[in-house]
Amino acid sequence: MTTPIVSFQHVSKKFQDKLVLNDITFTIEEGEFISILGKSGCGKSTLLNLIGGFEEPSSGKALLHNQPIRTGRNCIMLFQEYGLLPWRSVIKNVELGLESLQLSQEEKRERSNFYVQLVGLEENKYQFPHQLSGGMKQRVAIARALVMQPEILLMDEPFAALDTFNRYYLQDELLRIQEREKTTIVLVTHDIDEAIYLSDRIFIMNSGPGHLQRELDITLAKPRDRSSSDFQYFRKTIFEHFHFDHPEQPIEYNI
Ligand SMILES: Nc1ncnc2c1ncn2[C@@H]1O[C@H](COP(=O)(O)OP(=O)(O)OP(=O)(O)O)[C@@H](O)[C@H]1O
Repeated sequence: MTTPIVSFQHVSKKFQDKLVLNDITFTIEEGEFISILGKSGCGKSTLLNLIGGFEEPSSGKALLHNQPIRTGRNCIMLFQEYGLLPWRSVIKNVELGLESLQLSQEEKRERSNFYVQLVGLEENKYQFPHQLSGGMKQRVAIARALVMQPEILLMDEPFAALDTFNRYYLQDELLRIQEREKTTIVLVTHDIDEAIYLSDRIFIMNSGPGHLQRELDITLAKPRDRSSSDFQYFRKTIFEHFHFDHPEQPIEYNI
């Protein structure tokens, strides 16, 4: 077993007096694809922020390579809103993060070109965000994150605003890119199929306060067939966990 890249040991998080995450313990191995599933408000984004070092634990240890997590280029967060600068072309948006690095102009352009090509936007590199579809904008955002060569890519519902076809297409792109770049990815999603399709492991969270209820190993080989019985098995397992197929409704008796 290799040393985990991320290790959380009994991490809790409070905002003011409100306990939002309680006693979270897990490890993430290098190159793993982890998805976090859970109902709205159970603390998924807060957990992602702790992994990225954008928040600090109130108690417990949050470690990256065995050291307390700090913000930096190790982790990059990608959101549903693409966060592109409208006055900059695709290539200039991708170059953005490199501006603070000690690289020659040539190196910056070369690296940006590589990632623009990797996400399939070679022909659009001089276009501006308003000329792109939602899927293309998200690909620019992915290229802009990858150009920094982060160790961990944190994604907070990155495909939620896209239509089904674009979402499927980008999910495949992401798998292809991850296989090439070996980036560790942690994804927050509400989409159960997306989590099963992409992940090596799924963390299932429950609320009151937020905690890790279960870890699910998705042992199927990638790329996965969404219609296979194995895939359906994992769907059913998760659906049952959230009681989607047998809603528990309180019954009131008036006597
Ligand atoms: N900076 C903050 N200050 C105070 N409370 C916060 C802060 N950030 C999050 N919270 C609270 O923590 C809880 C968990 O929020 P979080 O955004 O992590 O949940 P989530 O599972 O990602 O929700 P959603 O799926 O709706 O995005 C919520 O009750 C939220 O109001």
